Amino acid sequence: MKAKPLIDIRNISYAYPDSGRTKSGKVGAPVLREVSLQIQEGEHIALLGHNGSGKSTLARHCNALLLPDKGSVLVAGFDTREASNWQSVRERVGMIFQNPDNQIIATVVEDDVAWSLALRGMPAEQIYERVEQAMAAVGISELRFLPPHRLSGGQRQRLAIAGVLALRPQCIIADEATSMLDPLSRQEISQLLRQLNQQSGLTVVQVTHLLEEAAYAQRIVVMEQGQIVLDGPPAVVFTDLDRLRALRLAIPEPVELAVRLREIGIPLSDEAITIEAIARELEH
Ligand SMILES: Nc1ncnc2c1ncn2[C@@H]1O[C@H](COP(=O)(O)OP(=O)(O)OP(=O)(O)O)[C@@H](O)[C@H]1O
Repeated sequence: MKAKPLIDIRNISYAYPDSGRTKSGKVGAPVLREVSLQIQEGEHIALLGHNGSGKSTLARHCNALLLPDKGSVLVAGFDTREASNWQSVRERVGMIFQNPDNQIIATVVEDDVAWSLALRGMPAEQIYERVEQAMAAVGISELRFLPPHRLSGGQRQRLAIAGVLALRPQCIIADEATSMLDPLSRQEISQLLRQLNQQSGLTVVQVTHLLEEAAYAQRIVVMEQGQIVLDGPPAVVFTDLDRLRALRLAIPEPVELAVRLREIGIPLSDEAITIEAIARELEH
């Protein structure tokens, strides 16, 4: 029997209160249209789609920042429509966003990781232990006494992740968390999220418009016009490149390379979608 999903999105529709109102006062087309998605504990999902497809709106439903007009979202069984469940939901699902500065509050790195715990009235000893662990997990322990504004963009995103990890969530949703970073920092943050998933079993939902980031996830979910149009493991999703192009997603260079190599007779499996995987297969 399949385990109960950590996040169970059941047939939700959503329109922003001020979106698409016509002169006659009618609300326009919903931004989410009857979306269902089950996220199992321990999964690493890449949520993809072109600009405006509804990724962020869906992500914000997963920790009750937005509530569905129709349908329901259950997080570990807690229905987000009940205000009394919001704390339980947000303890389980943490979010990081494009701009880490919007989540940084304190003037010193370690205080910033600690503040949400202090806010919950946690004993000092427990706060200390959690802050140490969270900073170590994201590799910022040596930056602990610095003011956050002295950190690079990538380091500030790590700090935002540490702040969420300190709350010990079951799931972290990274909403375009790498899009403001340079290519190297982008890779490092993606790698960190992967590591947290693989080593700590943290459920990770990575919202992105980059297929190259998604190639490393276990499951790719693609949205278009407020609906889920593709859902499967990367090796399967990448078999239909025409479909991905039609969804206005840029095909990653390693995937194009694998196509060319197959064309000249080098046998590569469908799993050869990252440079590492291609190199592994060529070695054997
Ligand atoms: N606060 C808001 N009020 C009204 N409309 C909104 C709001 N936020 C988003 N929208 C609209 O909802 C639609 C979906 O937006 P959403 O941000 O969920 O898409 P997305 O796939 O995450 O896009 P992007 O990659 O550009 O962030 C868009 O048409 C957008 O203009």
